[in-house]
Amino acid sequence: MLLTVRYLKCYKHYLAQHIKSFANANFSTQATMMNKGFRAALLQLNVGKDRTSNLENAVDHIKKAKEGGAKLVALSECFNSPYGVKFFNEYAENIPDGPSCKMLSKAAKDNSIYLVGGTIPEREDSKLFNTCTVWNPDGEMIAKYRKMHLFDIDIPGGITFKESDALSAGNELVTFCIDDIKIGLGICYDLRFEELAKLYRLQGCELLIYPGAFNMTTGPLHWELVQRSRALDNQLFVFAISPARGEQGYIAWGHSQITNPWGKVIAQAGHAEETIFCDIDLAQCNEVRQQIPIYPQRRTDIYNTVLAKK
Ligand SMILES: NC(=O)CCC(=O)C(=O)O
Repeated sequence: MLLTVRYLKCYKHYLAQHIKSFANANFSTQATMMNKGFRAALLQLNVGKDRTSNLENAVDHIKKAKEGGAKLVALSECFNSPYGVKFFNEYAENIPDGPSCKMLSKAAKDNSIYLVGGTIPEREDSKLFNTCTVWNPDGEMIAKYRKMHLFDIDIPGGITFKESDALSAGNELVTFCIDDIKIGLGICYDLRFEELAKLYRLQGCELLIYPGAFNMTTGPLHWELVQRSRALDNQLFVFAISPARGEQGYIAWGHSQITNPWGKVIAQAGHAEETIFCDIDLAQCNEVRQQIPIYPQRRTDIYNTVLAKK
C-alpha cells in the first residue's frame, strides 16, 4: 500500500514535470535528456574553514556544471565545512533557514537543476545530524535525509573517528523522483550497509546517491569496492561524491565515482578538485534486471525462515 502511494507520488510528479516542460519547450538542440536518463555532474570541491568561501566555490561550480549540460548536480559530504567531530557544532545550521540551504535553494533555481546538496551539519533543538538536502529546479527542498549509520571506527595506526560523540543518527529512508526515476539517499558510511541499499531497491530505486568523504586508510581498499558492490547487488546506479583531498585535518580520499548497474565504474575523479560529468541511461537497470533476474530468484522463503530463528 505504502509502495503504491509512493509510486503514485512519483508518477504524479513525472506528469506534472512533463506538462510543464512541454509547455515551456524551446526545442533546443542541447541534449541534456535522453530516453530515460540525464546528464549528471558530481562536484568534488576543495573545502576549507571559511564557510562563505566554501559556499561561493560551490555556487561557481554548480553554474559551470549547468553550462556543461547537467540536469542533476551533486555535492559532497560536509561541502560547507571541515569534516570532523569538533567542527559539527560550530558549523551546524537550521534546515532550511541556514545560509547553506539558502544558497542551495537559490543555486538550484538560478540554474534550473536538481541539486543534491551534499551534507551539512544540521541543528534541531539540542541535537545535531549529518544531513543531505535535495532541491528541485524551482528551488524547493524535496528531500531531507539524515545519516543513518554514524561513522564510528577504530583502526589502530590508521584512523579513529567517532561521529556519535557529536551527532545523532537519522532513522528514515528517503527517496525523491526526477521524472519517473526514483532515487534513494545515503551518506558515506551508509555505503557499507547492504541492507539499506537493498531496501531502496525494493522500494523501486534505480539510482542511489551517497555524498561521502572516505579517508586515506579505508579509501584505497574500500571506496570503489563498496560502491560496485551496492550497484551490482541491487542492479542500479550508484553515485558517491567526495570533497577534494586537502592537506590537513581529516584527509578525504577523493575519487568521486559513478558506477552502473553492471557494477562497472563509468566515471571517476582523481583526488584534486574536479567535476565529473556523465550521461546516465537508466534503461540499463531494466536490461540487467531482465538478463540476470536475481530479484525474483531470491529464496526469501529460506532467508525469512533463517532470520526468524535469529
Ligand atoms: N564520512 C564517513 O562516513 C567516512 C566513512 C569511511 O571513511 C569508511 O571507511 O567507511
